[in-house]
Amino acid sequence: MLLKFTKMHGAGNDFVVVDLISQRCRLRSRDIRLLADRHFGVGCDQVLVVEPPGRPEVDFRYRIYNADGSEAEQCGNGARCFARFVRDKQLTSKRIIRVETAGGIIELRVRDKQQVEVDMGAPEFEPERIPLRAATRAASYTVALDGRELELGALSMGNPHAILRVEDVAQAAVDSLGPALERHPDFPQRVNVGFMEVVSEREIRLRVFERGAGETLACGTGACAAVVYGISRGWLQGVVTVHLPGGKLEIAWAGAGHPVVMTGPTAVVFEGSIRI
Ligand SMILES: N[C@H](CCC[C@H](N)C(=O)O)C(=O)O
Repeated sequence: MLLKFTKMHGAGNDFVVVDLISQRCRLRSRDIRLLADRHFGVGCDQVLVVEPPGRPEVDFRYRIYNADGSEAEQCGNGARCFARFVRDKQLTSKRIIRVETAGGIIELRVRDKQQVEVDMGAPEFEPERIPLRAATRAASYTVALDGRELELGALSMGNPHAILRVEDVAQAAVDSLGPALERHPDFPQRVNVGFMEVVSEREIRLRVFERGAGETLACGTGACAAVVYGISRGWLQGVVTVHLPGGKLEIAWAGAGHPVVMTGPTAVVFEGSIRI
């Protein structure tokens, strides 16, 4: 069949967005990998699928697939693009949109045509909720890798994140440590790996090696996880500007039990269709 899609990005984290409300189609893992393939397909970090609501308290269901075909529980940059997509396609005229994902319900607030604010829900810290193989919850964990011990933060934003503090993101060993930690046995469902440089109490630089996609130009849940870890360690406070290679995000967190609120850009690149 010929599948219509919209190519979008949020701070350079790019997506193929597919409306499966107006198009009746079942996407198999190999279709996802084709859509995401930058040579044989369209090319993206994640494929976002718009589905009808499965419960009365939400407006849509939103499924997220990494380029390797694996399904993820949450995607922050994708959530903002999702909000813009469903309004652009007249699937809703709401400016406050509630969406069910595999990681829980999130609320999208369309600020103006480009900027969207997302209530990402509260972070989870219990090891079994991340998941992380650790005896008890801790402010940071030590993970053994290639004969070294690495200190890192670990938490869930619906999806799992590990965060390492580094002196300079430009010098960070993202290409080697990223894949090694992504698949480290301490993270039974793999993990997204953030490398955070603290610029000031309200500003960080961040690079993220994403589970199932590799290093991306931005990671919304990764930005949330890094700020939560930085605030928890006393390095950051309040609303934090996160500078990523593809752009910047504003992340706010008022502490334990409170939701993380992310604000950032959205962009439509092109519309297309592909035979699958
Ligand atoms: N790779 C992530 C999903 C995409 C998250 C990221 N693109 C974001 O903006 O949050 C995972 O497997 O949990």
